[in-house]
Amino acid sequence: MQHFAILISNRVNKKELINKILSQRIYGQLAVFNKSKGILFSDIAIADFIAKEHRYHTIEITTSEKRQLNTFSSGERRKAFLKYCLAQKPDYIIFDNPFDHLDHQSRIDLGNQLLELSQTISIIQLANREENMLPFIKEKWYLENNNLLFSEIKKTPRIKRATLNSVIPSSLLSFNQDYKSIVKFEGVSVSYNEKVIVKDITWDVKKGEFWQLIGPNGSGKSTILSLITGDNPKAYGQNIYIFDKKKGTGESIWDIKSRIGHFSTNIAELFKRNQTVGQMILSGFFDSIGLYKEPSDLQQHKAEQWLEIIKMTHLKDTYFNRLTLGQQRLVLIVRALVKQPPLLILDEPVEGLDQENTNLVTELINTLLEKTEITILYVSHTIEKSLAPTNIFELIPSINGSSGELKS
Ligand SMILES: Nc1ncnc2c1ncn2[C@@H]1O[C@H](COP(=O)(O)OP(=O)(O)OP(=O)(O)O)[C@@H](O)[C@H]1O
Repeated sequence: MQHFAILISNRVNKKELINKILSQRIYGQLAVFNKSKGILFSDIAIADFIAKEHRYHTIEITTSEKRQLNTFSSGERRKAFLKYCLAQKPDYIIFDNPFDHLDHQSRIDLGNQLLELSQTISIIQLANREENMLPFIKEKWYLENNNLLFSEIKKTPRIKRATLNSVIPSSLLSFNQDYKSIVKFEGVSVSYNEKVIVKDITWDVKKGEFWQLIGPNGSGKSTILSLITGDNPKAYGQNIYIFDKKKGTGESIWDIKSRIGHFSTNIAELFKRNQTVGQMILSGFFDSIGLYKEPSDLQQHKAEQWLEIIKMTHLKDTYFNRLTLGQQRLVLIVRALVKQPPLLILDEPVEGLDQENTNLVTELINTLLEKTEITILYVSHTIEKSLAPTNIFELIPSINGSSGELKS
């Protein structure tokens, strides 16, 4: 069995690379797969299944619970999708960042499962971070750009330290910053189909705090976030206060959204229209995914300043859909930031990013915390060394639903 692990920078058009491999048109070291049947395990493949299920109202991937894939947590989706991939009996599987979205134990389990699998199926692993490369794969390559020239990894490729291109632009909008609490939950519970997901959650987030929300796959992190962002009707009738206002007491969902910047990897899935990078960033001022209103000159200027910060000025007029996945994520993070909201929610912001862009994002977060009064909720199974959340809220699953605890 031949296996390859490829460390890949966000500059590489991964979609094209994957298409070339799967359509048996790849050259170089991977040409050995040109006569074999392969399958892709990745966020993109999962998103395609979700889109198909949505379009045709079907269930494409059957699990013991007969429901559509988008109702599963990101970790659960990955586990269900891997079963589906194996059932296709391919000669090889391309694992694109297989450990993304998985909690600590699931990462260990998947590592063991892949080791066992490597006895019978060839594995091509694409990894954005060197520490995620599968240790049992001996052939390790590095791909820096689209020329498809793989170089052997002899020593760790040098990653540039992130330095922001310029200072954080001043905010265009002024928000009333005198909130007693940014988010307050008192005894909040959520169930789906009689299954309790989170139980009796009490949580108080104050202005300027930097919280990390943790918990294993399926423990209810995204559910909690959806209660805050207004995307979950189960918030009503509960003691949830956002910017000191109780949910369901007359505020419009748009009023809340205007004060929240939200990044989640699912947002790109919702974006269908062909719009440019510049338009995508500007849409952050209007809380829409994609631009449907005429931006002011000042807003355009701010968007340009932000593009400069992420070193993407040259891509302003490029279609968003043409960007690499890593570049798309960076643009969506900036879309969440552009209006400099009092509350910024970052749901797994560095998943799929290479080390260089991860450094850029952590540098951005630290600068925002230092220079502004922003409150940040950061969801991730791991925390970057360069980030220092002031508080951690942990969801601890049990059969009665997850409870929430402050972790010191
Ligand atoms: N619409 C729904 N119908 C039924 N169950 C749902 C629905 N939405 C979420 N769930 C279930 O609620 C649980 C919590 O999901 P959630 O996405 O909040 O978890 P999470 O902590 O964010 O997980 P992950 O780390 O994997 O992203 C999961 O078991 C999920 O399957």
